[in-house]
Amino acid sequence: MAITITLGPNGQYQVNGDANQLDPNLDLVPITGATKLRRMLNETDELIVCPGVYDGLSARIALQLGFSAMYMTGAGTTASRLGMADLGLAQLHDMKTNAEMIANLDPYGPPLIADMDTGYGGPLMVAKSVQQYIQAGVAGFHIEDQVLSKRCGHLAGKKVVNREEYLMRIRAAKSTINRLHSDIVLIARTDALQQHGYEECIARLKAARDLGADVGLLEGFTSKEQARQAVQDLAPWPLLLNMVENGAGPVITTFEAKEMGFRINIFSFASLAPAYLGIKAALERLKTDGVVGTPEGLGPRKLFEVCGLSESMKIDAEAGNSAFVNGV
Ligand SMILES: C[C@](O)(C(=O)O)[C@H](CC(=O)O)C(=O)O
Repeated sequence: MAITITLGPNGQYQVNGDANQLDPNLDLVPITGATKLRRMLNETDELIVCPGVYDGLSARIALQLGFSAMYMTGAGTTASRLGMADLGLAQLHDMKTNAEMIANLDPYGPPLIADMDTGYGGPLMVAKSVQQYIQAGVAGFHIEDQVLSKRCGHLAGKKVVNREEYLMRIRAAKSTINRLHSDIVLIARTDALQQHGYEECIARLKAARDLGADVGLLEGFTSKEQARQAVQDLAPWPLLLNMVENGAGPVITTFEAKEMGFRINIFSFASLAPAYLGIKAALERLKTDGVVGTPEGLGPRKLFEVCGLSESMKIDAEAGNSAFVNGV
């Protein structure tokens, strides 16, 4: 009998397409987020939509809503962990620990793409960063050509390193991936548009692609035409679109991004901006009315439920403990 092994839901293999016919003696190994993301890229033509998440709660909400992938924003990580602006202040440790926590809330759930900024140093630091992201369970990362004291890609006054230095970062990342036999998806990002123009961006991305980068990211498109052109100029190489509403470029919806031919669409500020608005409105109300005004039904239990309360109680009971037999 021919045996077909396909990827089933929850990242588990299915044999002959039917999870119920699995041989119970077969040792099933769930696949990593990296392999899952790579397969989504290589074996489908879907647009992989990744809401930007920056902490455990925002990631839990994305998981609850069933997104097929997530994006850990560096800007959001810097804002939430350091309380600082996206100006190159978050270091490898801040980024890796945040990514590791988020990627492991559901290790066989949606793959996590994480921001790796500049790689945090020279080739040795890039190698260390890539190794740590792999070990953290990150499925894909983007690495860029801004100078080390970088800034958000949607601010003015960006500076990039020369092409050779950028390619050194890509080479260091790629050889680490190869050395560790990892499926992690390498996304080459360029921020050269402001300083050097569109043609230089395409040249940098083509060179990164030729060194083995899996996906390209041209940061800060100034028009929809330019975004569409980039997809065409680099086809069939997959491109990622970073959609920052009220950022440097036009608003492009997921429907338009798909039609243009992008393969991954991250929304860096998808959680951070609403969190700011929601928290600010609530705290203003506390100041003026003496109460936060949380809507009925939104108590601790409801919020903890988003954060895996039932699952935790089940794990505890299965271990034979009775801490939650009477509920919480
Ligand atoms: C994608 C990005 O690197 C991020 O940290 O989310 C930022 C987003 C932002 O600050 O607007 C970037 O585009 O540089």
